[in-house]
Amino acid sequence: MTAEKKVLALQDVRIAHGSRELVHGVSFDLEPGGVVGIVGESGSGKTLTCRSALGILPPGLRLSHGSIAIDGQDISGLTARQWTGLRGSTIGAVFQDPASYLNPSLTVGSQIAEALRVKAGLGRRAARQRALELLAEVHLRDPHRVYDRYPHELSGGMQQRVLIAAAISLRPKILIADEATTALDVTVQAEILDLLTDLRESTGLALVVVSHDLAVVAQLCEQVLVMRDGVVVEQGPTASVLHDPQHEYTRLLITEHEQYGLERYLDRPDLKETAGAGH
Ligand SMILES: Nc1ncnc2c1ncn2[C@@H]1O[C@H](COP(=O)(O)OP(=O)(O)OP(=O)(O)O)[C@@H](O)[C@H]1O
Repeated sequence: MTAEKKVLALQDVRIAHGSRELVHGVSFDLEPGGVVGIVGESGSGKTLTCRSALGILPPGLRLSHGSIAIDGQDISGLTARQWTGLRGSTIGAVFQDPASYLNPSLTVGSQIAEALRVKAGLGRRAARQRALELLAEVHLRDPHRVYDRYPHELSGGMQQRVLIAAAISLRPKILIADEATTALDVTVQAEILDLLTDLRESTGLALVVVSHDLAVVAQLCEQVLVMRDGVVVEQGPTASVLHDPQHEYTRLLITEHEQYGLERYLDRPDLKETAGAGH
């Protein structure tokens, strides 16, 4: 695969707070329509890694080493204005706790439409029409009704669908889902994961799926990185990592999650075949 074909490439990314390094070297590539998962316990560096790729590291933190390229463009030296152009149009993200990303005093449809007017320069009618299409695209039934709802009138799962609609509104090539289903109950979580898979298949969206839950990552991802204390302890095709974990911490994660149904994914025939082919 040539460099031009990669929509996201992280090469030995290190993130530091002053002289203290918090993330100790993360590398992965993502092709159009690809899915990579980052799994690990709280504080392992998953979110900082994502934030570095979104150009939103917290104040005082910096990319201290390595490189990040988004759609072939090295991010070092990007101005704030260039970042604003890139976010949304090329790379988007959704996070845990969707309600906190919505304005409580505006209807959800008007919030998507307003973003389209500002960022895509659409007129009022076109923005409304496009927002309705996006609500339908994230499988919200009766988009006209949902459009006029305020955030508190929607369930957590619906709010997250609205945020996914907003995140894909400018047709980005990459979507980062950072614990995007964590606060949702299991059924809704599965529906949102299905939606992400649908979007990936229908639009070629590439996904970075971040979760502390190995089952979430196993369901969606072709490649997985297992992180602990800012270190990638294991990385490879999901099938190999699940079936033949090399690191003790990965084995611990698998054992912990067996009770939550990870065996469903371990039993997936396609994963077995891929794992077998690798040996
Ligand atoms: N703004 C900050 N200033 C200093 N240290 C930080 C900051 N943000 C995160 N860290 C530290 O960096 C490390 C990695 O944090 P990060 O948020 O990336 O972990 P995570 O794996 O995403 O965990 P969680 O799932 O809890 O968000 C942690 O040790 C954390 O305390």
